[in-house]
Amino acid sequence: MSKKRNHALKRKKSRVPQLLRIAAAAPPLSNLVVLLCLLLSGVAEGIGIASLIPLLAAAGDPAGANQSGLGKYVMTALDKVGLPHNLLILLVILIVAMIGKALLHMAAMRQVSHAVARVGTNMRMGLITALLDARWSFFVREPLGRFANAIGFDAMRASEAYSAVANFMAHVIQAAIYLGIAAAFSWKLAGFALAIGVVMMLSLSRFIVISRRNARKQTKRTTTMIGRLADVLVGLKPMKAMGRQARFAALFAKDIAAIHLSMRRQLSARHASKVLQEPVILICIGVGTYFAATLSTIPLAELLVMAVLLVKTVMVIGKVQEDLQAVSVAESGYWSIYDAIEDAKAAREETSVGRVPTLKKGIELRDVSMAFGPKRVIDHASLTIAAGEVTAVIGSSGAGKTTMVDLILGLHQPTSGQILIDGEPLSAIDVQKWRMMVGYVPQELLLYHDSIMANITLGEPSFSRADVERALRQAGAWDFVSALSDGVDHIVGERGGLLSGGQRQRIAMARALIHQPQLLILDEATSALDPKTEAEIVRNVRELSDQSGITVLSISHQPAWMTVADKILRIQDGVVTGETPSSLPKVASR
Ligand SMILES: Nc1ncnc2c1ncn2[C@@H]1O[C@H](COP(=O)(O)OP(=O)(O)OP(=O)(O)O)[C@@H](O)[C@H]1O
Repeated sequence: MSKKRNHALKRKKSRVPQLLRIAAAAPPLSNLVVLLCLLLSGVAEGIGIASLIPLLAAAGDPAGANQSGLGKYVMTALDKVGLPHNLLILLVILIVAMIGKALLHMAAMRQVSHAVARVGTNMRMGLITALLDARWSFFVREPLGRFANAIGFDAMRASEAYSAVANFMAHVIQAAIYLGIAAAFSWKLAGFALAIGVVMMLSLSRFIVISRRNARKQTKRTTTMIGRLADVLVGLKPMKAMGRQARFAALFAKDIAAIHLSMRRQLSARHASKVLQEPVILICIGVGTYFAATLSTIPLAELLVMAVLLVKTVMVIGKVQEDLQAVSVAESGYWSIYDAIEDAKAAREETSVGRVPTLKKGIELRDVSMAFGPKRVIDHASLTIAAGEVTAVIGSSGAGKTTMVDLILGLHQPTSGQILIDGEPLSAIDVQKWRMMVGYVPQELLLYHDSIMANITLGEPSFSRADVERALRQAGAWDFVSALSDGVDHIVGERGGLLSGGQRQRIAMARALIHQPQLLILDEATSALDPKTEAEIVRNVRELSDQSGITVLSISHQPAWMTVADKILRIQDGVVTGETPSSLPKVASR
């Protein structure tokens, strides 16, 4: 069963605590303060309304002021604190309670605003941290658009979902307090208000289901579309060059039409629920008032108070229903980013444990096999890469060269066998520290839309401009960079698009050299260079190895590398064999 289906099923089984789980996205203390403020503001409002009832009753029927249940409570309370029974005192209590309620409500909503912003921020940070700590194999499987969408759109909707849940909590508390006041006035009134609320919520619950279903569809479709868009834009050049971009326009049109439909249905359900709420409430109140007025002998002033209480109570229950509707729209965004974080956390790799590595003797693969599913890529390979030497790796396309490098870096785990660094199993050393000793130029290199300087230092402030110049010289890039009007501050464009392929390779090489690594791994790192520039870089790297003892592992078919290598590893059908450079034709001299 797929992971996403699993998440959905688990959630389906536990629908009730879902609101609580969304509420738990904010820190517990913040939720506690919000609840406390809301409770106090509810109590203040209760006191205000309680004082309003005898006030209204006294205005309409001075004799009946003390007759209703609640009126009696108020009068008893006034007696207890030694206050006289008069209209002015009741008015003062009403004003103080209402101002207190407003202030407490504002304090609660201020906390809610902070918490709403914090939910989005925490989820964004949580996702970024989980992603950066995840195993490499996780990224190979997952469409990256999922995370781009989660960090932008879904995080925003997660905040909205929390906000809707906070409003839901506020209105539930308010509704409970109104019902309590109504019950103190007359239990029949409270029962009637509750009945109207239940009728309304049941009759409109279908719209919540429609909203939730369409919001989920919209989230899913948006994620697919953003993933597709990222892929298309990255590889747009060949598509445009071949005039084949129109097919993608049709695919996007389909995604956009599906999103449009989901949005339309969500909005219609939301509006229908809102619009139908009013007639349902008014019809119920009308019917109730008709029977109360015709069948009972309740005095008009009391009837007026009951009507005010009833309308207020039912209106708040209506707001609870609206909040549930809002949660149903926003929660798919919340769950989408929540699942992305959980999936990335499940793929977490423990890197900073184990012994501190050294690279004085070399790297050894001892009877290592590696398979992707049923496909075996490395087959019982045993080999050594001596420290301080230049080792070239050759083999046909798809033979497993990059996989072997990934194993050495701990990016993949071998199916069987051991990888040893200076005799220590890779599984027992601190992989993070091991990787920090490595300079790596991948086959599919990527420059960021930033300056040459930033692309080389990757934002690490401890590197000086002199360090950058040294790395650029070693990578054979200093001549062209120093000739640029803005030198190392030159912006390289999207994915380095303002530079040539060979220039990009040299910037990537400088990035790998700036931290003076002990192991330099080059995966077809000079494939885009002309023979002269390539020969210059190969010579630089060889000199670097001779002078500083750096170990070099270069995957390359270029003769320039093979002729400077101390050792050549050939991979064929998963089998690795070692060769000496002298067994290969010499093209360039060392
Ligand atoms: N993450 C993966 N999941 C499944 N199969 C994979 C994965 N990575 C690589 N492979 C497969 O493993 C085989 C070896 O791939 P690898 O990238 O190591 O080859 P290579 O020798 O570096 O090829 P090239 O010279 O073309 O870059 C290929 O058949 C490839 O399809």
